[in-house]
Amino acid sequence: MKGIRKSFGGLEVVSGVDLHIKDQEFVVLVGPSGCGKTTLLRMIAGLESISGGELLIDGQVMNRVRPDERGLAMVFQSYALYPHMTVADNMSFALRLAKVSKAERDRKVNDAAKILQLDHLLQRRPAQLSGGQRQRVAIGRAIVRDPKVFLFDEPLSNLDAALRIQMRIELARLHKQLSATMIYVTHDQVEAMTMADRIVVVNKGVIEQLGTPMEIYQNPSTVFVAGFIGSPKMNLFEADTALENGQAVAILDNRGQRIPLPVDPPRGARVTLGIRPEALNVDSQGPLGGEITVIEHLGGETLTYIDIGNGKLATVKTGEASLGQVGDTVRVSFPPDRLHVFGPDGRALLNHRNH
Ligand SMILES: Nc1ncnc2c1ncn2[C@@H]1O[C@H](COP(=O)(O)OP(=O)(O)OP(=O)(O)O)[C@@H](O)[C@H]1O
Repeated sequence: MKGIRKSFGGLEVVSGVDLHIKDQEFVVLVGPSGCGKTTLLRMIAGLESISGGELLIDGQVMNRVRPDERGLAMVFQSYALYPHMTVADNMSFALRLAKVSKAERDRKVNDAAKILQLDHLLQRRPAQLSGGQRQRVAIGRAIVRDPKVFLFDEPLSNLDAALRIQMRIELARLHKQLSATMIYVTHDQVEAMTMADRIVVVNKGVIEQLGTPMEIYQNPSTVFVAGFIGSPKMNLFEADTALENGQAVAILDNRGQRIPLPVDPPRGARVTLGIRPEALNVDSQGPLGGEITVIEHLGGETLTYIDIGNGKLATVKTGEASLGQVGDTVRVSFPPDRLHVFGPDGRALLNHRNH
């Protein structure tokens, strides 16, 4: 995609997207509702016209090529299966339209059914299938067409939590097995983290950050990405800054606690500090402290919420054991390299001392 834009009437919803997706890559477009990710996918598919810029597949400009001539297959959130047809007929329908011989159709449907473990369901109709099985039929319909690229539009959002996890694993396995290029749209950052080779974080019609899941998790380039990727959410605290004895410090709003900064922000700048919940540890000398207000036991992990002043909560994530009891006062600290500092424009400030 080169400078891809999309306007509906006077409203621009995609504002200049540059993105190179490699052959056999699994790329996940993730972002909040209304950010433009579905519109981007639909422009790739040819279901939506492109207002500006160029879309190329294998070096060929595709802007005006018909959807069925782009060599893509799309799997929708709604599955879009034909209710009156059997699973086998649903899967072979596009091949029949393309005048593929019956023998070839049967071979492709059987191969796909084997991969998706649908062999024993080929004669059923969609109404006789579970949600997960229907989703697998929708994927099977894409597989039989041997597309250059698979496009997925929130394919798991109608499934219950357990089935979503199972399908996530199956899709990752399918990606390896088919060595296919896949572009996957979701608002669920866990799906993005677990399945993607690279994540594209979209916000307000532009790419906010692009990288491997761990790159994005460890080095979010903006406050938006920091808050969006990661569960539980990264702790974000606004603070004033000052120079004290030659050391830049952040002064938290609530109790004037001081936190030494690894970067020198512009003089007098207000910054946002970011610390992941798992980076906080109990430390009687720690810079953050207050009363424990809520403890959530999730089994293997525990979330402790500490009121650090003015009702601002710090979330701490630990293993099975909690930090204390509700009502206890605790202090916490964090390794200096786990502190993220974002400037007034929301962009990460670089660590000048290390560069
Ligand atoms: N046909 C249309 N006409 C006018 N505006 C549209 C149209 N389709 C989408 N939009 C607007 O474009 C913006 C982006 O929509 P899009 O569906 O791409 O968002 P999204 O990130 O996929 O959100 P969601 O996760 O809710 O589907 C939204 O503000 C939406 O209201």
